[in-house]
Amino acid sequence: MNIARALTIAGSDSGGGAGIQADLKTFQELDVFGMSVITAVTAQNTQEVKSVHPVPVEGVEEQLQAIADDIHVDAVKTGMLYDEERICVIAEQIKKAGWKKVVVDPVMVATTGMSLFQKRALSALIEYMVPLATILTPNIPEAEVLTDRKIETLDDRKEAARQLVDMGAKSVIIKGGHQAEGEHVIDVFYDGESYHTFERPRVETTNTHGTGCTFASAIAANLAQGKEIFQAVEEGKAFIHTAIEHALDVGHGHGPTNHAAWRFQGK
Ligand SMILES: Nc1ncnc2c1ncn2[C@@H]1O[C@H](COP(=O)(O)OP(=O)(O)OP(=O)(O)O)[C@@H](O)[C@H]1O
Ligand SMILES: Cc1ncc(COP(=O)(O)O)c(N)n1
Repeated sequence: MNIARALTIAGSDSGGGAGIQADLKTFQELDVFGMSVITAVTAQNTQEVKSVHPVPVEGVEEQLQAIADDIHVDAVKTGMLYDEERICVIAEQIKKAGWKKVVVDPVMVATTGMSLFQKRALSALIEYMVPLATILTPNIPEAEVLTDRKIETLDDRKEAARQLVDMGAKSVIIKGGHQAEGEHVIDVFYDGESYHTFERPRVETTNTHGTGCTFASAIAANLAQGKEIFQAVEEGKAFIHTAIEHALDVGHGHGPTNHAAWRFQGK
């Protein structure tokens, strides 16, 4: 049996809600064969990130090479890349292997507050990863850091999206989970030609651990299956919204989204 294949390059979340664990669960739910390259191991739960242990750069390189040597990759999703050294090795391998469909989720800070990204790696992220992005998926604070501008209004978000496309991303979605107020969450998509806003009622929940990872992975899974970027985002948005609507009371802090909710929808 043939199956679409997606690769996540990200950090491990021992709590199971974000990072590699969220990505592989999402791939599986969307009938895509999932592979992983682990950049860092975090000791993490729904309340805090206790520690971060980066995987040695050679280890990251060897994981990438092992996959490239043997397995065709239809789409890649990147998450926590941690630092400049790892970013360079990863960007190089993506180019060398000719992996063309790349979802870049520029993970910087965990929902629970700890930094997952070394600030001095910002220029490497901009120089090496942004131009590889079929789609870049920052939340509002990440888009502010990447564009070095304050984002308050919807127009600010559109301007930032345009700036990120000018910086080399083929398309961008600036996610609205962190917007200050409003009954609706609004994500702004821009592909260099036109804007589209994805608007949904805000789900009243604190169980939002891993929303960004799950959304980006759903987009990657859809791209792996051959869908065009807009359809991949539209269906990814439906997947993450359902997962948040049915988010799980696991742990004592920010619980995870429900990756399986999509499967049970309407049943
Ligand atoms: N309370 C909510 N209700 C409905 N949708 C939400 C809610 N919070 C986040 N989302 C949606 O979830 C997706 C991820 O957005 P968010 O801004 O939370 O990303 P993120 O900050 O990168 O996520 P993470 O929590 O993994 O860091 C977006 O499509 C956003 O609109
Ligand atoms: C390994 C890893 N990758 C990404 C996130 C971001 O997810 P969130 O912002 O929901 O904590 C995380 N917490 N851990």
